[in-house]
Formats: sequence, structure tokens, C-alpha cells
Amino acid sequence: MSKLFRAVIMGPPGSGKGTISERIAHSFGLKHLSSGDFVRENIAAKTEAGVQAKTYIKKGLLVPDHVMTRLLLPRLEEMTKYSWLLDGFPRTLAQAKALNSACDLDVAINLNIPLETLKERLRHRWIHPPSGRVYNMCFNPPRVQGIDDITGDPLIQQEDDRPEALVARLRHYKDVAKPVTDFYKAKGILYTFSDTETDRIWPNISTLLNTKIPTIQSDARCASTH
Ligand SMILES: Nc1ncnc2c1ncn2[C@@H]1O[C@H](COP(=O)(O)OP(=O)(O)OP(=O)(O)O)[C@@H](O)[C@H]1O
Ligand SMILES: Nc1nc2c(ncn2[C@H]2C[C@H](O)[C@@H](COP(=O)(O)OP(=O)(O)O)O2)c(=O)[nH]1
Repeated sequence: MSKLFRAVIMGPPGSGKGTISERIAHSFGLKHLSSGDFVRENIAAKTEAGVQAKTYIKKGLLVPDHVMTRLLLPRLEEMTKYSWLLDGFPRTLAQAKALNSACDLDVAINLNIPLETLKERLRHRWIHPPSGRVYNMCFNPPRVQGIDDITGDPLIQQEDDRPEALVARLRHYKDVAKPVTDFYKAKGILYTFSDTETDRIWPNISTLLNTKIPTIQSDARCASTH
């Protein structure tokens, strides 16, 4: 059977999941699957799960596990031929267990970034809600201030990126994420990266994936000749 590469990336809001996922997708040719993008697509398409998800997001809540897994697992089934990196899922132990029954993961990347750094980053984060594109006024600013590069639409700052909301969000993240990282640690696939800068974390992630991905893809090549 051919073996593909399957990874998840975890970390608190602002830890760089989106930024690092894009780099991984670009450098290693994996598909970057973002749970936030899936949620937004389902809301736009008014699917049953999308309609349910919208009621929670409007209140600034996480989407419940059963809605999230119903929305996400069928999309993963469409990806059986591809290597992928999943960003934003799982966020809870229930989601991690649901994912575990659907597929075998090779690597779980865990970003551990100091609180002060997260606060500072999210203060400067601006997003283009229809596409999910993320900018940072210092790190990756748009070409024109306040305007999306591709569509020319105005950018917005999310309510829950404000410093007051953020501390509560981060506390909640820690409580919910710990059982998930423990779960992956017990499986021996957890790799934690701690730093204040994505550019310093990136070479270490790249080295890790260089050691993991060629082996797996050469397995896949052998398998495909039989
Ligand atoms: N795994 C998940 N479980 C529950 N809700 C989710 C999950 N993934 C996404 N969502 C919902 O979709 C919304 C958008 O997700 P997305 O990951 O794009 O943004 P976010 O919560 O601002 O994350 P971050 O700040 O870490 O980038 C979330 O706020 C949440 O309500
Ligand atoms: N100053 C600075 N900003 C960074 C760095 N890495 C990412 N950012 C920016 C990009 C975003 O505006 C914000 C959060 O990054 P993100 O990739 O959206 O994180 P996440 O919420 O998906 O985990 O921080 C970084 O290393 N330094």
C-alpha cells in the first residue's frame, strides 16, 4: 500500500500556523488544509454543517466537535491520494480521537510561542474574511495599507484579536490543547518548536520534514510499482 505523508500543526492563535503551513505546502508540495477555510466554505455554500457552524462563530465560540468532525472528515476522505498538512484541527481531544480513527498521522507539529509575542502579533493582524488571507502590518504587510492585495477589498481586524479578548482565548486554548498534545506525545509523533520568530522556527521544521518526507515518499514509489 502506498504511504503518504500526513501531519497536523497546532498552536495558539497567532502562533504562526497559517504562515508556517503555507511555507510547508510550498516547500514540500503538501496540500494545506485549513479548518477555518473549510468552515468558511461551508458557511458560504450553506451546507447543513455550515449553517450550524455559523451560529457558533457569530457568538465568537468554537464550533462543537460533532459539527466540526462532520464537516471535516468527508473532506479528508477526498484527499486519500494526497499528502497533507492539517491546520486548525484537531483543537480538542475528541477531535484528535475522531481524526485518529480516520487516518494515521506521521507528525504533529506543536508551536510554543510566548504570550507577549502572541499579543504583539495579533495586535497587528489584519484579515480578508472572504478568503481567509492574513496580513501583519510589520511581518507581511499588504501592498496598500488596509487593502487586500488580490481583490482590493478592505481588510478588517477581528474582535477576538484584541488584547483583552486574547488573554481569555489563550487560557482556553491551553486547557483544551494540553490533552491533545499529550495524546500525540504518547503516540511518539509530537514535535514542539519554541521561539519568538517564525523565521527561526522554520529551518528546524524544514529539517524535521526533510528527514520524514523522503522516506515516506520513497515507500510510496516502491508501492506504486507493484
Ligand atoms: N477545529 C475546530 N474546532 C472548533 N471550531 C473551529 C475549528 N477550526 C475552526 N473553527 C471555527 O472556525 C473559526 C475560524 O477558524 P480559523 O482557524 O480560521 O481562525 P481562528 O480561530 O481565528 O484561529 P487562529 O487565531 O488560531 O488563526 C474559529 O474561530 C472557530 O469558531
Ligand atoms: N512579527 C512577526 N509576525 C509574525 C511572525 N510569524 C507570523 N507572524 C504574523 C502573521 C499574522 O499576522 C500573525 C499570526 O500568524 P498566523 O500565521 O496567522 O498564525 P495562526 O493564527 O494561523 O497560528 O503573526 C513572526 O515571526 N514575527
